[in-house]
Amino acid sequence: MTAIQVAGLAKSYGDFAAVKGVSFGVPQGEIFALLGRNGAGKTTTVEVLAGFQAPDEGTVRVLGLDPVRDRAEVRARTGIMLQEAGFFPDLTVAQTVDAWRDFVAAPRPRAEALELVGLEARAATKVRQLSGGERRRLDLALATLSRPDVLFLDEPTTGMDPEARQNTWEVIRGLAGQGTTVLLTTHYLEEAQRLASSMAIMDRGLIIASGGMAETLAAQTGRVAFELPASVTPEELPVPVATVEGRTAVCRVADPDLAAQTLLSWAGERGLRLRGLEVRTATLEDLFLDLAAGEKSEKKEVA
Ligand SMILES: Nc1ncnc2c1ncn2[C@@H]1O[C@H](COP(=O)(O)OP(=O)(O)OP(=O)(O)O)[C@@H](O)[C@H]1O
Repeated sequence: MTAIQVAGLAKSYGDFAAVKGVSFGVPQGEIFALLGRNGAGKTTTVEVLAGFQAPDEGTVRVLGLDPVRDRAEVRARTGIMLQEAGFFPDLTVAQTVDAWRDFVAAPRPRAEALELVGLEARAATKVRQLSGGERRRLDLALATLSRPDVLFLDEPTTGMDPEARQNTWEVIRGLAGQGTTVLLTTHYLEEAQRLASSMAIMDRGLIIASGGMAETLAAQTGRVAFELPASVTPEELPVPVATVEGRTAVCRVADPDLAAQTLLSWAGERGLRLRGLEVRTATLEDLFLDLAAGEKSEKKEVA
């Protein structure tokens, strides 16, 4: 079943078109990452999906329901974590969870909610004394209090230390494993790459790249980097060099392992060493940088 369906969504604020015709779908139990630079339209899309804003154009369905028309049912079956949480700073963590539990039918027990996000030891701490990352974790506990079928997470790990981030990824994976559909926005590309099975990249209100994570990355070129030996010019190498920064040569190739083997045999035959050799398959960051570079060269062509 498709848990989230967006077709031709457009949304403006006055004259400003924040989302200009966006379409995507997320099957039940999958994690989908909505990516893009600041102001791309990600939060606006999430807010329309959550029923906080009505679309100007297009249709949006969550669990087959219309988030505006069927607001109550969509609210009951979804959890949402926005960028800014509206906490009461003088309540403790436990009091905050208890207050929230009053609004939710069949909520998780408080202890379970806090354990899920690793905040048991902070139960008696006032919200104002929590770190930024701890607040995000409390927010995640509240968003998942109703054991929602669909979870919207707008930059869920901002401010978290690496360990808290890893733990949060585990929580999100665990929820998806139990059938929760997750739509996540993030500026951490590694987070998206590790968590999401599919993604869309937005730019100025439009989707400029989308697809399955594994397939998209497999179609991208990998990277082989090394220190160019002093006696060698890039033209002499057996693999085309994309860039040379200082003495570091970078090759962008479909098969980075094969390119590295070719380079090593070539160097071995000449008694050369390729210092600092790094070989890696494509990352989402490469895709982002390629899209940004493509945009720059398009601008140059237009200019
Ligand atoms: N209430 C509003 N009134 C006017 N403009 C708005 C409003 N909310 C958002 N915008 C504008 O719409 C555009 C898209 O904003 P949105 O918050 O959806 O982007 P985003 O991709 O979530 O960005 P970020 O990564 O910074 O969170 C931005 O240019 C923003 O300034």
